[in-house]
Amino acid sequence: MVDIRVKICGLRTVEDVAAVAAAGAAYAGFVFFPKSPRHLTIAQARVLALAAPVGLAKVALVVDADDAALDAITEAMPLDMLQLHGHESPERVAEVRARYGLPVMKAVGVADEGDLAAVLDYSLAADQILVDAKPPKNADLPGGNGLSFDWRLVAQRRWLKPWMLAGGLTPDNVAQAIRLTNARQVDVSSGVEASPGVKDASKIAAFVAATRAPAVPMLR
Ligand SMILES: O=C(O)c1ccccc1N[C@@H]1O[C@H](COP(=O)(O)O)[C@@H](O)[C@H]1O
Repeated sequence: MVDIRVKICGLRTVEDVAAVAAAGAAYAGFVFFPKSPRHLTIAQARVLALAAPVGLAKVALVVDADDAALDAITEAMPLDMLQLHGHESPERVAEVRARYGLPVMKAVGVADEGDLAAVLDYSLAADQILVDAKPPKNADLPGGNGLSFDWRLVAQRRWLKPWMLAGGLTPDNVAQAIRLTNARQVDVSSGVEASPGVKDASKIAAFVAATRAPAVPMLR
C-alpha cells in the first residue's frame, strides 16, 4: 500500500500536536493569518513547534508575508517548511526559499482547468505545490474554507514537483479523493474540526486512518 503523507493544518494547542503525531500525520501546520480562526501568535506557535516530536514536520502558513514577518517567525521556532498561501509571485517564492533556506510550498487555488497553469508557473521556484480550492470572491480566508474543487481536474496528473491535495477534505471523502486524483499527499484543516479553529482528535485519527484504507471503487 502506498504511504500517503498527511498534513493537518491549523493546530492551536499542544493536545492538537499530540493528536496529529499519534495519528501518524507527516506534517503539522501553524497558521499566521490574523483573520483566521486558526491564527497563532509567534509565542503560541513556538510552544507548539517545540512540542512537536521528531519526524513531524512543522509548517508555517503565511499569506503575502513580508520579510519582517517571516524573519520573526523563522527566528522564533524550528520549522521544516514554509507554506505561502497568498498572491506571492514565482519570484517571491524563489526569494523566500533562498532567504530562509527552508523548503517552500506554494498554494495554487483551483476552480477550473485554466487555474492549473499556475502549477507550472510555480514549479521551478517552489519545492512543493499545494493544490487547493480557489476561495470564493470576497471570502475572508484564502484557504481553510472547507470547500473542495472538482477533483477530476487533477485526476492522475503528473507535475515536476511533489504536490499536495487540499480543499474540503474530510475523513469521509479523503479515500475517494486519493483514489480519483492519485495524490500522494493530502492537507486538511476544517474537515477535522469540531468548530472553526477547534480540532477534534477523533476526526484527526479517522482522517489519517482513511488515507491508509484501501479506497472503495467509485460508483458512477
Ligand atoms: O486554515 C486556515 O485558516 C487558512 C487560512 C489562510 C490560508 C489558508 C488556510 N488553510 C489552508 O487551506 C487548506 C484547506 O483548508 P480546508 O481543509 O478546506 O479547511 C488547509 O489545509 C490549509 O493548508
